[in-house]
Amino acid sequence: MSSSTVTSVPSMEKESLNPYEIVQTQIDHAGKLAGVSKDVLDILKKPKRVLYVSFPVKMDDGSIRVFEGYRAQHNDAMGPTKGGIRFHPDVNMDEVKALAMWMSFKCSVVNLPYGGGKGGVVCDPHDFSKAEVQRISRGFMEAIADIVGPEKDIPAPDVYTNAQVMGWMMDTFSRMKGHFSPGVITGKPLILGGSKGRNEATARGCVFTIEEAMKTLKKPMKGATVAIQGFGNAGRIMADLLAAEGCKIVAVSDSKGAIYQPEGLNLQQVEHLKDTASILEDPDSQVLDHPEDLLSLEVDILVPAALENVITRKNANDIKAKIVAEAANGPTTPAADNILFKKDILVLPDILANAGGVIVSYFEWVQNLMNYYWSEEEVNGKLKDMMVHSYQEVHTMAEEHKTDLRTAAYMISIKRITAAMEARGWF
Ligand SMILES: NC(=O)C1=CN([C@@H]2O[C@H](COP(=O)(O)OP(=O)(O)OC[C@H]3O[C@@H](n4cnc5c(N)ncnc54)[C@H](O)[C@@H]3O)[C@@H](O)[C@H]2O)C=CC1
Ligand SMILES: O=C(O)CCC(=O)C(=O)O
Repeated sequence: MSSSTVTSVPSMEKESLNPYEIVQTQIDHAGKLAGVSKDVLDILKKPKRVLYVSFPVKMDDGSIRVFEGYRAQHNDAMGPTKGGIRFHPDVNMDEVKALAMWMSFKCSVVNLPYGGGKGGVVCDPHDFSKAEVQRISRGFMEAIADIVGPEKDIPAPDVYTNAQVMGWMMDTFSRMKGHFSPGVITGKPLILGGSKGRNEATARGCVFTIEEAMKTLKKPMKGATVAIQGFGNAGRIMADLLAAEGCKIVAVSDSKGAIYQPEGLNLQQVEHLKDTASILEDPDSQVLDHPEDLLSLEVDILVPAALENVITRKNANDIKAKIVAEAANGPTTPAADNILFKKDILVLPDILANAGGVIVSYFEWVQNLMNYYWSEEEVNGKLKDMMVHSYQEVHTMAEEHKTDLRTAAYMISIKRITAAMEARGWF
């Protein structure tokens, strides 16, 4: 993966921050290297279906508010579509389309029998009571119920949704169908057919890829310094798991700001503050004046674990980490990818690095269909096997083509989806 022969994703002339355009650039670049024809790439560059919905929700004060949302299904050549549901004020159709497309390539690169889907509701759940969030969750599921189902499209948690939201959605779908249907959604509470290990799976999978990458770079995990942007399901659990491996977590951030302690954060204290007040009140660390400065700290491992487009042409040159592990979807633009590749910074691409979540979602779905449940050891063991194997396949492809890991991951996944489409007679 030396940068001497540069075959990483080409930067667009004017940097686009539209995730839909970004994923199309990624497909073109890797598809061409993989020898896939333009006609076939054109199939992959558009989602098969996007459903726009609006639905009324009664608020606690008796007023009615209309919410808007989307469910995109990209490509179902390999199996039913799969991917999370996000509740966020910035949700929009192009973002949901891109997230669905990234899901297809993610499922394919780790060899799951799924295509990609993604959904979102334009809202900030922090603005609402628990009862209102429950009604929004049920309203959205009711609105998309026709196009989802255990054999069609299986949602899961994403930004600002969680197991409880999945539980409400599963209940709504089951009531509509007249029978208990746990396989319609994953990331559910354990009592409703959730899988052991799903809550930690995205973080755990990402840590497995970091361990493999550190072996590649011949660097020890013990003592490695880490900065994490985003302190939710992915970022917070990664902090714990990496600390358990002996890494030193020196900075974390959330939507309110970033904190830094070069000697290592007191994670227990920071987590307590996250749950009760704000991480910015941590007495033992410094609040960064500009939270985005977390990205350019002198650390071994940088983990973007929040939203898209945080490493761009503007700040890529400032990144000092040796490894960027993309727990988030789409944190790095193609222009930034190019810069990081030239700087010999190893980027563990989202479609590989954060695939642990959907892998254990797949295990959850399989357990739901069998109605037979596995131990946490079994789940984590199978997750590790799949993550390590996928990392090695991607790494080998990157070495063979002297390219970056993202391009290599896309090459593998595009070839697989193309083979499935061909076998089905789509072209
Ligand atoms: N939950 C899952 O299973 C998976 C999540 N992902 C991706 O991981 C990323 C994070 O998702 P989750 O952890 O599930 O969401 P979450 O809702 O649990 O946590 C999101 C975190 O990001 C923080 N955040 C929001 N805006 C921020 C900003 N501007 N700067 C810094 N932090 C900010 C929030 O405060 C929160 O701590 C997303 O890109 C998501 O698509 C990827 C694969 C699976
Ligand atoms: O668990 C899943 O099905 C999908 C999780 C997700 O949305 C993602 O990997 O981005």
